[in-house]
Amino acid sequence: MPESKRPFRVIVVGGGVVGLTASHCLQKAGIDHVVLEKRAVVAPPEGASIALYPHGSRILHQLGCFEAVEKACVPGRNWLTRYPDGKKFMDNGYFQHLQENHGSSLLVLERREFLQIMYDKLPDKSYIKTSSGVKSIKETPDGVEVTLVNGDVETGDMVIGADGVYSMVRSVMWEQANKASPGLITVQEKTSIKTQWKSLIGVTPNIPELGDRDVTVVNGTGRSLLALSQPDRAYFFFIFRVDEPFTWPKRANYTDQDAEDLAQQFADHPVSDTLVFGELWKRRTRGTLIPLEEGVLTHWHHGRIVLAGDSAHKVTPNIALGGNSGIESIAVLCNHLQRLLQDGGATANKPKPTAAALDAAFAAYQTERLKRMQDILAVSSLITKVQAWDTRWHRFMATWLLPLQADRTTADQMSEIIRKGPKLEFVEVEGFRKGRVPFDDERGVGRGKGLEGAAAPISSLFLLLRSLGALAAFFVVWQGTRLALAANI
Ligand SMILES: Cc1cc2nc3c(=O)[nH]c(=O)nc-3n(C[C@H](O)[C@H](O)[C@H](O)COP(=O)(O)OP(=O)(O)OC[C@H]3O[C@@H](n4cnc5c(N)ncnc54)[C@H](O)[C@@H]3O)c2cc1C
Repeated sequence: MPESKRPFRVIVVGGGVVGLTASHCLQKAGIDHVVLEKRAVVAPPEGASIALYPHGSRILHQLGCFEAVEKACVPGRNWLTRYPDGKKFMDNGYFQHLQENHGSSLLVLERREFLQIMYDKLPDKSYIKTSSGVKSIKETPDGVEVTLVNGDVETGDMVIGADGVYSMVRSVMWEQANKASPGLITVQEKTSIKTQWKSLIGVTPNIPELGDRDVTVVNGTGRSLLALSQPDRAYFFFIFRVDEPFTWPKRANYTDQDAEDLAQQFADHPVSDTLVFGELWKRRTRGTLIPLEEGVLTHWHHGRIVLAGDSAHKVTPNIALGGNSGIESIAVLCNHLQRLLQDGGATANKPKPTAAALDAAFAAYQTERLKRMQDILAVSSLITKVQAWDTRWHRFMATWLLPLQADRTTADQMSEIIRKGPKLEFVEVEGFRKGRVPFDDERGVGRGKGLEGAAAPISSLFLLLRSLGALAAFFVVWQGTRLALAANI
């Protein structure tokens, strides 16, 4: 097709969580695209679980995928927190409270199964090209040329980098940005993707001690262990501080032997009062050691390239917000693209948006997302540290402040994040569950806000103040009771 007659076309690099969600959104928006995935299959047998919160689920509902995701798992029940010796010290109704707040709770399913559902539910699968690793990207005066490892060339009008935390699209973008505006992408930004943690992750057949739908979090000094059970299997994440933190472009390539050695070293680490980690590891059907990177970039776009998902914002997995955030980001980006192209710009007959209009849409997307992702990074990072008793202060928070919170407080704090989640603005949302906490857009609150707002966000200071309040109330009641007893009232 001659260049001028080609409709506006998006090239998505990466067919993971964000790439597949991108195809759903772009198909709904009627925008031509191709998703280029380097692997031979979209759902390889890798990773462990993915947990979806109601704000991610709401977008999946808009895309027609929520029902299948919900069917693939059973709702969670207990959230148990244990000391390093396996003794339980907290048990809260997190799942139940989330359910009450939002009408749906946290859904835990195998990551591979989630990716397969996202693929199976695509209205048109011909947009997805597997075995299509991208080698290079060139911006031309009126578009982009993307060259694959196999020599094929894809042309389009823009590139979405949905190629994960070690994104090659981002490297190309940085190079082009610094060429066009020397000094724009600084060393500080490039090295803001840090690795401070690593994790043994895996899947085992169900182990009765872990329940059939529960989350177990074992605290430790410099480590934490998370196990998520379902009736037929359990997923585990044994998270450790790395000896020497490092930043991009260094990348840890752990071997099977590294995983085995670490697992053996901590084989006797309790998971409950009757189970040790070695028993999980021995029964695993899959297990590996991976680095856990974290960081949020300050530049998410340049020229005709824009980033979404782990390529722009990466968080630790302790509160399961990484994938949910990627789904949010791609939904917001597609909202801006749909708005830009709605007057016929997506068709071959109308003039395409100018580079400046595209740049403005990308900038609006970044503005809408940046603060929220910085806040989510801070919360994820804090919880990772609290669960691993990273310092005495984190240990105090884990063992004194959090247990003093009311049973539903943790869920209510998470609801502060959930209610600010975006939706696709050009797709019907009717029929999604509702709970006692409406989404901000249902209350007419504007887009682009961070976690600050009417209710309290999660932070060290907030936890301290709330817990000091609880201590003060306890002291007043205790003194009152003592005085009343003394006075024989
Ligand atoms: C242990 C662990 C547990 C997690 N648990 C949760 C959870 O419970 N809930 C949650 O919300 N999030 C969770 N996350 C985070 C979540 O998995 C990620 O945030 C999410 O997968 C990011 O999606 P993405 O599409 O941006 O990147 P990825 O899923 O990494 O996908 C990138 C894709 O790009 C492809 N690719 C890379 N380079 C190229 C190239 N040059 N050409 C073509 N294709 C390329 C890759 O093959 C891959 O398929 C977890 C993460 C980890 C590590």
